[in-house]
Amino acid sequence: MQHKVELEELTPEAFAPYGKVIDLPAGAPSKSGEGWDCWSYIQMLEAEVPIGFGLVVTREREPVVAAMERHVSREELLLTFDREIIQPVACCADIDDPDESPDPLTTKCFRIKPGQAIVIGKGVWHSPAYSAEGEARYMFGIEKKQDKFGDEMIHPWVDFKNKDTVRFG
Ligand SMILES: NC(=O)N[C@@H](O)C(=O)O
Repeated sequence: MQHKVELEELTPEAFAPYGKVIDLPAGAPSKSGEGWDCWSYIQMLEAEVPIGFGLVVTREREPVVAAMERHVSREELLLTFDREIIQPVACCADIDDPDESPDPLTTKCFRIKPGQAIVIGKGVWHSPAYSAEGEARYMFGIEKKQDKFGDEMIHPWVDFKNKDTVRFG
């Protein structure tokens, strides 16, 4: 079965079941200088070992998600460099269940604009991000350590329950 979901604007409230949002705060900066304002700390990433960074080039393709991965022991920072991307995510039902599959009924697809970032929560299912248009380059950062259920494997993808798919847009 194919499920259809609308694209979601990235807000802390809408993204809360999946993680944290990094965006320019509405409040006053914590420090400023000639021509610059700084807000810190606006968000936190849990880490016990060094963070590894990855880059993904993602191209326009059919907006259909069939499988996702998750990292049950690590949060993941993710931000786009140049273009808007779309990040599909699904809730983690049981972080201790090695046989869990992503649930299409909890899947949402968020628009992430240049200047925004997300911290994907531990265990939260996610696919590679899609580009909103053309080709986009995005970066992720995650602790460089083995995960509890071996998501360092070359093929960490787990199909949705019943081999369902999710179409967004
Ligand atoms: N987010 C993404 O595209 N990839 C990472 O989650 C990864 O672990 O490769």
